[in-house]
Amino acid sequence: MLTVENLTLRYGQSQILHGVSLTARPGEVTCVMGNNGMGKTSLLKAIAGRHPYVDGQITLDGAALGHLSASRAARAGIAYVPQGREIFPLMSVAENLETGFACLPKDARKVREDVFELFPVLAEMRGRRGGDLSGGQQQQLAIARALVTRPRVLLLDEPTEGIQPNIIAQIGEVIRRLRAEGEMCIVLVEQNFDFARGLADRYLTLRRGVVELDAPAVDVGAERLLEALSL
Ligand SMILES: Nc1ncnc2c1ncn2[C@@H]1O[C@H](COP(=O)(O)OP(=O)(O)OP(=O)(O)O)[C@@H](O)[C@H]1O
Repeated sequence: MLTVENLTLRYGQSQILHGVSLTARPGEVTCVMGNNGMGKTSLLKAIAGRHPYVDGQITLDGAALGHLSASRAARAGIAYVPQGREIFPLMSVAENLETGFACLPKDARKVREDVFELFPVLAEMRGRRGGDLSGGQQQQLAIARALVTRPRVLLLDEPTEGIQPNIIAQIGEVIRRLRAEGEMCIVLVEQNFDFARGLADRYLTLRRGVVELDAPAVDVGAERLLEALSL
């Protein structure tokens, strides 16, 4: 289980997160929602070791992680799929996937076939350049790259942004399959209301860096969620 307690984060003088706490359990999708600029990406970056936090604690399966660098967070089992995908356009699909396991020891560096089972299109396009893929395929590549280490925590930042509906459906199916395996804590930042509602086991909403709502999805109707997301 991933827990974040009382996290405070700043960019220079601006305080962005004000004591944010979150719990993400294995086999569940914890959906982080909020309008633009409320601090969702900053929260994921802090968990992934991409931006330092000032105060608070991040714990994975009871062990405090401390202030980790991005590579140490990856080694600890935290995988991050950034908003905007950040795949390498001039590298092949296979090479892009290989960048995902740079944090692992040499003998563990192999892309397992189950990644291609989740994303058959990537198997077909293994030798193609990342930049030749459609936006939706690049998003699938970014998720697959995060999965090559078999992480314990998967952080997804707006995976449906700018993606066509049939690929959104495929990404939803992959998240459901990963959840059904019951081992991964999935934290999904999402502004696509229907996609989030179809997947969330738990909601955490942010308003200007403060938690507005933190509850199991079964206890949160659409109206309550919309109210928590209103400006
Ligand atoms: N590198 C940075 N330097 C300074 N301010 C930043 C930086 N990154 C983000 N911010 C500011 O921090 C606040 C929270 O941004 P963040 O990206 O975490 O929000 P978000 O909820 O993910 O928004 P969005 O949905 O637009 O991605 C915003 O006011 C943003 O302008």
